[in-house]
Amino acid sequence: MDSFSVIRARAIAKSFGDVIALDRVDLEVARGQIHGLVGPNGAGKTTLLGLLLGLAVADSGELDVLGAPVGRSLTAPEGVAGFVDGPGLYPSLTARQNLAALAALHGHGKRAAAIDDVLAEVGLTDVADDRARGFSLGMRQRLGLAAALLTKPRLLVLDEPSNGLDPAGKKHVHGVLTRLAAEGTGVVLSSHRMDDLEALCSEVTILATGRVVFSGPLSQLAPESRELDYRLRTSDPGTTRTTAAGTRGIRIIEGAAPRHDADVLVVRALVPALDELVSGLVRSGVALRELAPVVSPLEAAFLALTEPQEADR
Ligand SMILES: Nc1ncnc2c1ncn2[C@@H]1O[C@H](COP(=O)(O)OP(=O)(O)OP(=O)(O)O)[C@@H](O)[C@H]1O
Repeated sequence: MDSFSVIRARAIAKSFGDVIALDRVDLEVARGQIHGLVGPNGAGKTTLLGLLLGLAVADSGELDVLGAPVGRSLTAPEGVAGFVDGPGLYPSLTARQNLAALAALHGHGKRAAAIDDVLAEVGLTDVADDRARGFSLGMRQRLGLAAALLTKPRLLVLDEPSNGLDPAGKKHVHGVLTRLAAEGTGVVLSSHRMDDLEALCSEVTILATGRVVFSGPLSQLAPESRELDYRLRTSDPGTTRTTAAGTRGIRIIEGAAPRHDADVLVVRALVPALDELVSGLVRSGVALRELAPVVSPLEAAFLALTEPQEADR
């Protein structure tokens, strides 16, 4: 195992009765990497994260976490923290009491200052003495993250940590994850939010019906390698349409532009054809006011790689 890997999974399989949740899944996550898991509902993300946390064991395959093989006992490997299906909290205790209780439960007798620090880091200082019962989903997610931080994990595993977060909460959580990664902690998180994954992750694994359909750096999903749909707004929609129709490699996608916005044209193209179109527009004296992908490269790859598999079901 690469000494910089915090997770090395080879051919991991897991079934629930007739349902194959994971089908020979490989996953490699380096120290200091934030790795995103993405896939349609039921793709196997939570199942995989659960194996990393010791909540279940694989039927077959090899799984090394933090350099040691994961055995068949249902315990989180030392140095691993996180949660799936929301953090386990005591509703009748305050945020601060929850952290003290969880720290004691895990054998981490913690100073009050450490608890104050993690509460501040996730932005819950103001509600530290409120009962968790009244917490929103986003506040519970942040408290769960604070609990994980107390254990100073070398691998953090989070199932949809952005669920329910408002913009301030998201900023706190992104800040915490970025800091941990910079200090060498490996982070694996699942999300349905492509913008979050693009903001945070250097690598992603796309799962569809239990299989890995892509794993690698986000840069490999860059528009250079696949056609994307682009919104194009210019000073002269008529000339733009004619120029686009006459540019090789450009396909106009009819009906894709917002109905209320007649100035927008949606075209499908690879980057070189798009460059050609823009040069042609400039030569014709047409001003470019907006040019952006309709969906991000990650979302486009997600749709392209997972939709056929979904249809096969
Ligand atoms: N405890 C279980 N018992 C039976 N089937 C299960 C169990 N856990 C997961 N499954 C099934 O395994 C498959 C993968 O589920 P999983 O929860 O891992 O997907 P997911 O990618 O996390 O989905 P979502 O995005 O909806 O959270 C699904 O078909 C699910 O119904």
